[in-house]
Amino acid sequence: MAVTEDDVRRALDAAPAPDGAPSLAQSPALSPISISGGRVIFSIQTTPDRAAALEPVRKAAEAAVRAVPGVTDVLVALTADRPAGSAPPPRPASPMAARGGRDAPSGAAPAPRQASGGAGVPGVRHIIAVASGKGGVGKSTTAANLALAFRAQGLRVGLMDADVYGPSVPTLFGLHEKPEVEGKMMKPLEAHGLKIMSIGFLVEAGTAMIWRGPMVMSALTQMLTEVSWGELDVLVVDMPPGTGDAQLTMAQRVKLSGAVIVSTPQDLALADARRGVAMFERVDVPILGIVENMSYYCCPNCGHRAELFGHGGARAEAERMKTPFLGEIPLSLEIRTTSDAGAPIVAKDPGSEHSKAYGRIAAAVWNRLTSGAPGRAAPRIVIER
Ligand SMILES: Nc1ncnc2c1ncn2[C@@H]1O[C@H](COP(=O)(O)OP(=O)(O)OP(=O)(O)O)[C@@H](O)[C@H]1O
Repeated sequence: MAVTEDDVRRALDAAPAPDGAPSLAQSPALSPISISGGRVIFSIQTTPDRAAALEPVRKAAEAAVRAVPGVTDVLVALTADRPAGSAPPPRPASPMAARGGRDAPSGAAPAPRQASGGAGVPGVRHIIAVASGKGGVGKSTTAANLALAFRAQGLRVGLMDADVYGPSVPTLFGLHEKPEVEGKMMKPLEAHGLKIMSIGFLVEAGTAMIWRGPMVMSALTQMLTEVSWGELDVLVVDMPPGTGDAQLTMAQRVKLSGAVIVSTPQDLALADARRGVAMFERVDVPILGIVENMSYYCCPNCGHRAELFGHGGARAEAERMKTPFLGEIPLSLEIRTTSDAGAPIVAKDPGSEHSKAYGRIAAAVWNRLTSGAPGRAAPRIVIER
C-alpha cells in the first residue's frame, strides 16, 4: 500500500509539537516530508540548546509514523542552524568505521528551508553537484573535466568525489595516496591545479563497503567540513548515481548553488535524468542545466561526426523541462583513454575540440552561477538516529 503525505500528516496530528502548536502536523517546526516507497523522512527544527529536551518529541513522531500502514522505515531528525563560529555537533560513525560495516536501513533527514549566508563551507563560494539518475553515463568524467575547465578559466577549483558506491576520481587523476592530516583537518590532494578529495582516499581500494545512511551523511559532512579546502570559487561534487541518501544529504546539508545533470541520449537514461532533476527540485536545489554525454560519435582518425541513436534527446528533454541545455560531449576514444590514464582530456590536451566543448559548458555554468541564480540554506543536523 502506497504511503501518502496525507497519511503521515494525519499520524502527526496526534503527535506533540516542540513549540506549543496543537500538534506536530500544525507546527512550523515540521520540515517538508520525504516519502520514498515505505520510507518516511522528515525533521523537526529546533535550537541546539533544546535538542536533548526534544528527544521525546522526536521519538513520539517516529512512533506515530511507524504505525501508519505501509510504512517500513522512519527517520526523524532534530535540526538546527549552528551559530557562526560555534563548534560543530558530534559526528556519527566515521567513514573509516564503515569498513566492513553491517547492512542496516539507511536514511537521510531533510531539513527546513532557512536562509543563511555563504556556501556552508568556509571560503567556498559555490558548491555544485554533478549528478545523474543512473550509473555509467559519464558523470565522473564530466565532473572531472568540468572542474579542469573551470580551472583553465582562471578559477580556484576543488573536486570532491562523493560517490561512496564507486569513487572514480582516484583513477581519473592517478591519485592513490592518503591525504595528510593537520590537526583536525585533512589536506586535499592536488593535481592539475585542482584540490581533490575522494572517499576513495579514505577507504582501502577493493574493500567491499556497505554504507548505512548515517555513515554516508557523516562521510560527506567530513569531506566538506574537515578538509582544508581553502579559498575556492567553486567546489565540484561528483555525486553517486541515483536519487538516494547521498543526494538528499548533499542537498540538505550544504548550500548547493545548483546541480548539473549528466545524461546519455538514450531514452532510458533520460527517464533517469528526469528523476534526477525532480529530486533536486524537490529539495529546492536549482538545476544549472543538462549535459548530453556520449552524444555523437567522433572518429579518432578523420574527425567525422556520426550521430547516434537518440542524439539530441537531452536537448529536447531540457526544453520540455524548461531547464538549460549546457552542451554535448561526443563519445570519443580520447576522452576514455585520457581518463583511464589518470589525466582527463582537459588536462592532457587543453586545445582539443573536446576540451573546448567542456570549456563552453563550464562557461555556461559559471554564467548561471554568477547571474544571481538562487542558492540554498545550510541547516545543521543536531541529532540523528
Ligand atoms: N564522452 C565519453 N566518451 C567515451 N567514453 C566516455 C565518455 N564519458 C565517459 N566515458 C567512459 O565511460 C565509463 C563510465 O564513465 P564514468 O565513470 O565517468 O561514469 P559515471 O556515470 O560516473 O559512472 P558511475 O556511476 O559508475 O560512477 C568510463 O570508462 C569513461 O572513461
